[in-house]
Order: sequence, then C-alpha cells, then structure tokens
Amino acid sequence: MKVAKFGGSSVADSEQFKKVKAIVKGNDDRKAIVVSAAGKSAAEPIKVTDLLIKIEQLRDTGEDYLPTFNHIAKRFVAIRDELGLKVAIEDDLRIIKDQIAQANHDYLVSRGEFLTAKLMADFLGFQFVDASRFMIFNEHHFDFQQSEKRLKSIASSGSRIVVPGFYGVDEDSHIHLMPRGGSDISGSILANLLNADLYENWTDVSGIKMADPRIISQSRKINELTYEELQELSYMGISVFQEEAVQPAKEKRIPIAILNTNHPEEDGTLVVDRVRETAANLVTGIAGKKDYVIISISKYQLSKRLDILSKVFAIIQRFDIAFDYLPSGTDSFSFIAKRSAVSNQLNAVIRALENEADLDNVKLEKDLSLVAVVSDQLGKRPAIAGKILDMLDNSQIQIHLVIQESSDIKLIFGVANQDYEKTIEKIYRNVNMTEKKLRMAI
Ligand SMILES: Nc1ncnc2c1ncn2[C@@H]1O[C@H](COP(=O)(O)OP(=O)(O)O)[C@@H](O)[C@H]1O
Ligand SMILES: N[C@@H](CC(=O)OP(=O)(O)O)C(=O)O
Repeated sequence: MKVAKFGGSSVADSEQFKKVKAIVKGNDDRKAIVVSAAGKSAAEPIKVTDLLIKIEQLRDTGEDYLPTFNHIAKRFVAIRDELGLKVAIEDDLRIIKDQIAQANHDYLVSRGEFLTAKLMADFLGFQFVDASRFMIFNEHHFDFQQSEKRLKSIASSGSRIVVPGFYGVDEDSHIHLMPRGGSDISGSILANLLNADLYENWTDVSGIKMADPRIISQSRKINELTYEELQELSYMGISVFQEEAVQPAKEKRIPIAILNTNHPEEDGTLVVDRVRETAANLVTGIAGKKDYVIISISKYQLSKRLDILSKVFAIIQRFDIAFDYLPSGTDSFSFIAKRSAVSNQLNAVIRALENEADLDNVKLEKDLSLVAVVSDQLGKRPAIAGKILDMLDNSQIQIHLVIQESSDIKLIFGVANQDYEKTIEKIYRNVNMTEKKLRMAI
C-alpha cells in the first residue's frame, strides 16, 4: 500500500481537491492520505496556517481577529459547497471560533489541517482519522510503539483513511504541533506505522531540483537520491521536504517519491537507499541558507588547551546558543549559528569570550550565507571538492570558509549574503557544464 501526502498548494481550493481525488482514485493502493492545511492559490495569497497564526497575534494584542477567522471559514465553506459535499463544516468552525479566546498556539494553528482533512475525507469517501487519536509524542519524541497500537485499534488494516498532518498529541492529550512543513513528517510517520511500500509526497513541483527553482529557473531535476542526501539538502534549506521527515521512512527503507499534483503524469524524484550507478551525478544537489554569523576564536595550540575550551563552552552554555557547525583547527575554533539563534545576545557573547576565556583573538563575521554541495560521491572522489573550490577561486566570489563534514557527502562554503544567489548559480552552471569533463578527469 502507499501513503500519499498532499501539501498545502495541492489542497488550496476545490479545483485542487479534484486533482487530488483523480490521483487517489487512479491507484487502488493509495489507502492512507495525509493533508496539509489549504495553502496559497492564485486567489488566496496567504496559507490558512499563516492566517491562524495571525489570529493568535491579533488576539494577543487585543485586536479584532474575527475578519481573519471569517475569511478562513469562507474558504472552507466554499470548498465544501463547490464540491457539493454534505459535511457540516460549520459545526467544526463554530467550535474553533468559540475556542479562540483561550486556545493555545498548537491547538489553534493545527485547525487548518483538521478542517482540510475533514473535507477531503468526505470528498474521497474515506474514513477521517484525527491525528490526535493516535500520533503520540512523549517529550517531543514520537512514540512509534504506542502510536502503532492506537492506530491499529482505530483503523483496520486495509481501510482507507484521511489523516490531518502537522500535529499529534502529547502525553496529556494536548495537541502537539510539529515544526513548519510538518505534514511531510506526519506522512513519513504514517508510512512507517503502516509499513507502506511507498511514501508519495505530492507538491507543486515535479520533484526535487538540483538547485532552488526560485534561483535557477530551469534547474535540472534530481531523478534519484539517497535518504542521506535528501536529509542534508533538507537541513540546508530546500523547503520542498521537511528535514525531520526523512528518518521515519528511512528507518523502514520505504522509498519516497516527490511528485507534482498539477502534473501527475511527470516523473518526480525517487528517494532510495542507494541510487542506481547510471543515475549517479557528481553533484546531486545544491542548497543553502542566508543570515549566519561566525564567531572565530584563536589561541596557540587551542585544541590541546582543555582548560580554555571548557571556559569557552561554559560561556556558550550560559547564553544557551544553538550552533549549527563548529569547525576547528589546531589554534582556532569557529562557532557558526543562524543570526536568529544568537539574536540580541551577540555582543554580550563576544564580550564574555574576550574577557573570561583567556583567548588571543575573538573575531565576529556577520551577514554570511552557507551554500552546501551535496553528493554521496564526495567521499569516494575527494577531487570533486577541489574542482569546485578551484572554480569559485577563479570567480569574483570571496569564500569566507569551507567545511567538509565527516559525513563526507556535504561540502559547505561560507559567502557574503550578497553573493548567495551568485554562488549557487556559479556552482550550478559550472557543475553542469563541466560534469562530463570532471568525470573524465577524476
Ligand atoms: N531544490 C528544490 N527543488 C524543488 N523545490 C524547491 C527546491 N528548493 C526550494 N523549493 C521550493 O519548494 C516548494 C514546495 O514546497 P512547499 O511550498 O512546502 O510545498 P507544499 O505546500 O506542497 O508542501 C516549491 O514550490 C519550490 O519553490
Ligand atoms: N501547514 C503547515 C504544515 C505543512 O506541512 O504545510 P505544507 O505542506 O503546505 O508545507 C505549514 O504551513 O507549515
């Protein structure tokens, strides 16, 4: 059987609902459906999830949230009416409206998925199974055993179900919201719980592109990639698949297909354990994120000075900063974090490092982007890294740092924010132009 997740753009209005139905009914194996909340469409510039977040903000600042709520209600009633459904969505809308004054964030923001799934279940003639009945999180970790037991008691194997994505419940049966883009995680978890043969992730692009299509408009599609490569690309910012959604499918070796609801006839991307040798490219994908800061510290033979390092880490712990990377050398250490993770503590951290840790030098670099080149060939052919560095060296882009991780499938460059798009373009064009030459040279 297959689990199929449909993203926000795939369920944005009644026309998109019809496309979903055609896909689901096109294959009898699509038995478990996960939906996101109605997303953006030509007529609707804001996702329902973001409208719900806006309601919470308006409520908290004492402003009138009713127009926003009414707008959401109208969207769902329109989908119901345009599809000729009978489901009494007004009853659910009334309950939600009555709750807004005292609702917590997770409950309120999860209602988009809840309402969308109710309508989709009715439209498909499938059983609506609320995620709050079986998706259990303990201390933020998903409880696979308990959840599987619960799911078995609700839906018999082989039954056709629609589940709202993006949330589950905690030990106290309160709604637990996943990170943004979390319906991908719900779909992957459900595929795991049901031992699916395939996890289909239906979105608005025909697969994962080698580089963000908003930067490279005709970016080449990745036909196949490994779970590890997808994990790295998602972590580095490709929004098409949530990074935490890889593991549940990977654990049971369930292939993931990224497909396009608007063009179901087009091939997408397949995520597997091992790509077929013929499908392997030297570089699988390029991804990145803007707005990082780097704090670099140095001291003679720092890597051996545990006394100093422990002072440094005590300071980091005191400020409770989550760093993404910590490249190090004999005399130096760098701490790389997203600007938002250090926010207004940056100056205080620098002062503490300068005054309390007995270092020779503390340097801060701001407004940097990280660009990652991901390929499971990198480990086998380290010369690829050299070729890319060479190419960047010949361009006008200043490279602030290079990190090659021990995972060996990712090479990261730090560049100025203003060079971010240019770096991705340069790597993309060069890799594609010289791929044949590189193949021969390495
Ligand atoms: N490398 C990439 N390949 C494909 N899409 C990408 C990539 N990087 C970013 N994206 C963006 O991800 C979007 C799809 O993700 P998302 O908006 O979360 O879809 P959904 O609403 O279906 O879950 C695409 O429209 C595209 O703009
Ligand atoms: N609706 C949620 C969860 C989600 O997965 O959405 P989407 O599939 O549209 O990225 C969000 O916007 O974050």
